Amino acid sequence: MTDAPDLLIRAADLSAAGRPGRGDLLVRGGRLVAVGADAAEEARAGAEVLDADGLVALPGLVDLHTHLREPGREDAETVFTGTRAAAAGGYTCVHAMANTTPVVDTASVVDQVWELGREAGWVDVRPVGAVTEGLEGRHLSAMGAMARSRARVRVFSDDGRCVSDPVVMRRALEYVKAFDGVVAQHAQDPLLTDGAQMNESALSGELGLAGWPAVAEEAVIARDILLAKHVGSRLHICHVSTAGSVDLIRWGKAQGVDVTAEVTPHHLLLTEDLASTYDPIYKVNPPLRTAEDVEAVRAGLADGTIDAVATDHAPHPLEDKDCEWQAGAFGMIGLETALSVVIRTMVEPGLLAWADVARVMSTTPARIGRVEGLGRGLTAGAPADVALVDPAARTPAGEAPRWSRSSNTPYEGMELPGRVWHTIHRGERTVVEGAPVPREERR
Ligand SMILES: NC(=O)N[C@@H](CC(=O)O)C(=O)O
Ligand SMILES: [Zn+2]
Ligand SMILES: [Zn+2]
Repeated sequence: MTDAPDLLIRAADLSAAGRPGRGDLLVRGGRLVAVGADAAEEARAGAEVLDADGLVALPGLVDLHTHLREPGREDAETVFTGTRAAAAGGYTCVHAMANTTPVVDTASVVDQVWELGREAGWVDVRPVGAVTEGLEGRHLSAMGAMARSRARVRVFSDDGRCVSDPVVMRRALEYVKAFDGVVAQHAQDPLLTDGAQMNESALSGELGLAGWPAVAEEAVIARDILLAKHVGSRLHICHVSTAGSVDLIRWGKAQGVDVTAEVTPHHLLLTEDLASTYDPIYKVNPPLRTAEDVEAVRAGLADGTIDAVATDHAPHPLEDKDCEWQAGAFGMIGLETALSVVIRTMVEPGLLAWADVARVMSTTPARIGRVEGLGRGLTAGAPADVALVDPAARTPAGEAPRWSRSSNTPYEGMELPGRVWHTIHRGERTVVEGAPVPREERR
């Protein structure tokens, strides 16, 4: 690695690194060795030069919530295809959710997923460990063994299911303290959402679809904040979708509870109205909510109540989406479009600056996941994980994400701003001019 030529990224917008104006990034041996106006002077002879004029440099994006589907549903996604899509979206690290077949509830499945990620070579894959055996909500999984594995699991979640038994949740919160882990809760009371199909509202009544009330999410969040406070542990809330949830998390933080939260791109942009198409491409868990909820999650992300944007990339094969609403699977893909949706919903309206985007999509998720070595952003000495984005580019309506194995995107036909032009992972150019480059073809 160290005898590879330097990579000099020239004239990038470095505002996300806290430096106004343009400057250079020098990459050597998988690390950033210099950042700023005089970085070029340190480049060795023979350096490869990447002209980044007009591009914004962001630290490689870190996703806290990705469904890679392998093992078990390789027809929907594999570690290879999902992480390739991640690289195309500017990501250099993803947390792979545990709801696979088999479930990631032992160190050996953790190792398998981690190894597949290494072999694929697109991003760092950090397996999430299940909280309970088989995601069944009854007995705690071997969390300690997963934490001690090579993959050093720190995030534990039964995502797809809620840890609804308060005693089990309490024990999980107590257990993860031993290794500085965090329980990431899919907050959804199963009894209040039995058979639910969309947000509960006047519209769900009109459409004749069983409603999913906001209180089913909020009641679990309130309970878990109180439990986290009681046992003094770390709690993370997955895919926050309601105004009431944002209020509860704001309250929890004000009480000094160590609670963090994420919002998905789709909950920042889309509303329940899309259910009236009866097209299950818009069917997702938690459901798309109202315009007031969208406004509240945007405000929560802007004021720091919500800490991170996480994709909840949830690939499903065509047959699970090309059907009537009731029969459709919950979930939508999102790795390739996440940054564009954040630009559209947060940057363009002036709610977040580029430095904030770096915070909510890279450094803070890295810290929540306790990713070793990451979380420092674009600073000298940090791993050379970089995304270079053209904020002026528009993804033409009709151009769909291409690099996932599944195509269940809700954004087809929408023109979105911003384009990831280059991704660099540990100094390797994983995406060049918008196209992922397989490892064997990299220079
Ligand atoms: N978000 C979804 O609608 N679906 C996810 C599960 C989840 O995140 O709850 C999936 O695994 O498909
Ligand atoms: Zn979930
Ligand atoms: Zn999920």
